[in-house]
Amino acid sequence: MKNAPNIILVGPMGAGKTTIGRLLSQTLEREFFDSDRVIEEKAGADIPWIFDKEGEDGFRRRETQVLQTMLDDKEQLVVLATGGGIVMREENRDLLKSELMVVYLYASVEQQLHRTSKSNHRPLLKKGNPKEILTNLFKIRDPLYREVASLIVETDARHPRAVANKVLDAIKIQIENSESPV
Ligand SMILES: Nc1ncnc2c1ncn2[C@@H]1O[C@H](COP(=O)(O)OP(=O)(O)O)[C@@H](O)[C@H]1O
Ligand SMILES: O=C(O)C1=C[C@@H](OP(=O)(O)O)[C@@H](O)[C@H](O)C1
Ligand SMILES: [Mg+2]
Repeated sequence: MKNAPNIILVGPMGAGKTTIGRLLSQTLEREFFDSDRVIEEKAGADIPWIFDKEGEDGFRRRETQVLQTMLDDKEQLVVLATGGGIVMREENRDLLKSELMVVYLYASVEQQLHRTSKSNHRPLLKKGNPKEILTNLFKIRDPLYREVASLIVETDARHPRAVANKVLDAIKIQIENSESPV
């Protein structure tokens, strides 16, 4: 599927954006970027450090810069996993809405909680009760993910490979439709 567009994954923490993005990039033989990793590489510091020193605002500024730079580059088609808060800024949502394949990986709060409990590199979840935090963020962000998404894929009871296959099937259909004569 060399002609597949940029594939951009959005969704809450623990939806599997980083995991699924990597799988998609292997199948499509295309470079994989995770906006969180790009931010860390550019800053020379990890996300907890950035939140600590610059606050969430500083992190969001860096996130917007990375998104703009990645989507500006029309030479290279990519698989891009974003961070769960990418939809908070309107300018980011506008950028995402201009892309052909933005996939909302849906996960229930229960699954988000279970999957994020395996690591402790998410500073927002350290500010209080993770279940309450994830519930509140989900109320605000779920409509925003839906606003930018061209496809929604349920991940709760699906193995990562099955989630990736759902995305690949949808891309195939989109390419077939865009290439069929009118
Ligand atoms: N569909 C899935 N089913 C079960 N576990 C998953 C699934 N997708 C991701 N995971 C696991 O959940 C954790 C968080 O995944 P990650 O890709 O970092 O999510 P995100 O980038 O959306 O925050 C990882 O341990 C990963 O292995
Ligand atoms: O939801 C958020 O605001 C965040 C999600 C994280 O990425 P993941 O969604 O990949 O965990 C990371 O960008 C940062 O900790 C903030
Ligand atoms: Mg991630």
